[in-house]
Amino acid sequence: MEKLDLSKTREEIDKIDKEITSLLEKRLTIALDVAKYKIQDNMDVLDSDRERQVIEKCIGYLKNEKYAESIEKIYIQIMDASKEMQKEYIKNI
Ligand SMILES: O=C(O)C(=O)C[C@]1(C(=O)O)C=C[C@@H](O)C=C1
Repeated sequence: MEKLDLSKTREEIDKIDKEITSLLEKRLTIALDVAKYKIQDNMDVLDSDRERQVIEKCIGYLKNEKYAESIEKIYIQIMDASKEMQKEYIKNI
């Protein structure tokens, strides 16, 4: 097997992390907009059906099914953070 260059490989991870962070920042900003709708319409922060749909959709985007479990775990964390932020926002208005 060809020897991997660790620092080059980490540079690739760093670039991907930059993109992921920028997209997560956008996602969190939009989740705040969703919180505003939820206040208006007196809805719960948690929407379990929607969370299941998000996870299933994202698993469907995968080219390689072996990452399905990891994607599910990652999205559970992302949506937990999203809910925490929405609750904090609602608490402080
Ligand atoms: O779609 C919503 O209702 C949201 O508040 C967004 C979101 C998400 O982060 O994707 C967060 C909390 C809900 O439980 C479901 C999904």
